[in-house]
Amino acid sequence: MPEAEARPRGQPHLTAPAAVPLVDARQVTRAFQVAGQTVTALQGATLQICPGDRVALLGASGSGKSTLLHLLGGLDTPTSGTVTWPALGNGQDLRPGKVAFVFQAQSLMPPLTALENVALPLLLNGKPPNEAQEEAAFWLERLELLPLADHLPEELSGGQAQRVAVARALVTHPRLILADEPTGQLDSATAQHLLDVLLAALDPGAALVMATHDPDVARRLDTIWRMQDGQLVSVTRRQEETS
Ligand SMILES: Nc1ncnc2c1ncn2[C@@H]1O[C@H](COP(=O)(O)OP(=O)(O)OP(=O)(O)O)[C@@H](O)[C@H]1O
Repeated sequence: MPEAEARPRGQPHLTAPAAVPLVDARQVTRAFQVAGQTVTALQGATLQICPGDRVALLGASGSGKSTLLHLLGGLDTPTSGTVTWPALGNGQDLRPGKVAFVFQAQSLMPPLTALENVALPLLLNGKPPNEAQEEAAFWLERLELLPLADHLPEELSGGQAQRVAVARALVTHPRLILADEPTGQLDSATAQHLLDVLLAALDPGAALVMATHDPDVARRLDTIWRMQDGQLVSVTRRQEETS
């Protein structure tokens, strides 16, 4: 792809490798037709996500955060512009396994236990059931959920269910996690705990982009993207903000 070829190709061994972006979005616009009207949810967004990035995506309700996350994860396609995944292999093999989503609302499969929910992505990737269950148990333990392994989603609190959703996202060792207000329905202590366990469990080379309305959550991440009326209006790294 031209976008990928335009990026640095990496350095010889023993020198710092150039950061090949996980995602390279250029002039991305997404418009929807609603009752004969065009709603431009996202307009002309250009950005990159690199390994290790920890991004908070801020903006008022309706500013385009979910639309952007869906495009960055390949769940949706732009009306114009391009989204490519230079470090992830573009095309068919983008998912599953390399990109994972955590959604705001309850997204666990109701008839499956916490353990079965976490094992599901591995089973879908073709892993034998006993190995999938072992790895799922490892991640439940990591997120302090092992005692709840046999619980159904309806038997979990909101915070516990979100931690199971995080375990399900991490179980495939994704390179990119896109989280759409995962703490939106949690009280602030529970939200901070979810973030604690997510940041501790995240592979240092993986990237996280988290839409949030919570300034205390945003403060814990390195980069702030601000959206307003469908436009990415600023990108601030924490050092720049505090310097
Ligand atoms: N599938 C769709 N069909 C029509 N309009 C849509 C669709 N998805 C999003 N929109 C519109 O695009 C705009 C941006 O929506 P989006 O959900 O991306 O915002 P958001 O910042 O994530 O909001 P929130 O914080 O409330 O989740 C809104 O005006 C919304 O109504």
